[in-house]
Amino acid sequence: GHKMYSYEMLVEMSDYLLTKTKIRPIIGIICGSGMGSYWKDGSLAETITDAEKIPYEEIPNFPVSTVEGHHGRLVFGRLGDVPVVAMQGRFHYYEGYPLWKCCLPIRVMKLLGIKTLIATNAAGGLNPNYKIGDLMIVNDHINMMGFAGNNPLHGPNDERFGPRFPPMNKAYNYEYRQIAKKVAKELKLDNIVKEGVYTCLGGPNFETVAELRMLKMVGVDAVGMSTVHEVITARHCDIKVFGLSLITNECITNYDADTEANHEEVLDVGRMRQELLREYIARLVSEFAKIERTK
Ligand SMILES: Nc1nc2ncn(CCNC(CO)CO)c2c(=O)[nH]1
Repeated sequence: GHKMYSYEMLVEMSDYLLTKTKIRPIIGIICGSGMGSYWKDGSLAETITDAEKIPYEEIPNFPVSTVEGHHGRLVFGRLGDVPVVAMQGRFHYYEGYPLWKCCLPIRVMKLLGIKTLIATNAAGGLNPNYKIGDLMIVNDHINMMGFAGNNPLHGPNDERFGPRFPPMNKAYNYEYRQIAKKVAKELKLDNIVKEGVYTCLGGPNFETVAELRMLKMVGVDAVGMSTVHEVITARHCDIKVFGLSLITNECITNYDADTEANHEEVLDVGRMRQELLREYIARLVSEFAKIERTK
């Protein structure tokens, strides 16, 4: 595939977008399954007002989504009075994109001026206390793909984005997580809102029982195929991060389970929770923008 894009190529994309919309977003939202990446009507991305939708294929050199149901477009507009940009459809490593290409939209959103990234995803619940339909506030991640050296920052570093060796011990903003728990209580969601550790596997296959047992032993609460590399890229260029997983199935950790993980149930749970997610995320956008304005 194409060698890594230069800073100038990313500026070309953000400049193109700045001519196509008058919105100057301060918060970027990555919509996972259930957030409008699949079901469009009624999803969060569809509740953005003054919406200007720009399909990925219209943006010079931007990647295009290939996952069944992921409609690829950037949605610029407002949530409440907050200018935002939402990614309807994200890029996954299993589609064949290198991680730097999956994360390219994060750098473009940085160049558009976002200060905060809300990354949502669907994930398998590994923590036995999690139920299908729960939301997990991500308080940390384990970069399983990075353990093998597969990292979006692999290769030459461009200091214009960030440092060669970025720290990751404060990747998931503490203040945002406190706000998210407060809002969960206010919305009477605290019985389904959890907090835990997320990990990303390359996919596209779901995990084996032995793999899930290993991940459970090392402290993983939810398993997915995204988000970790996007968060690393966001932290590298000093974007504040909030991560949220929708638990769409219970990880199968024994051999006599009569079910198998499947994509359909992921989409179905996403559909079931999109109204709640829409309300919750809209509140978080408003609260996060409020505290950032005080800085
Ligand atoms: N056990 C398990 N359950 C899950 N539910 C959603 N995802 C996130 C991956 N989603 C894929 C396939 O649905 C589409 O991006 C996962 C996962 O990776 N593992």
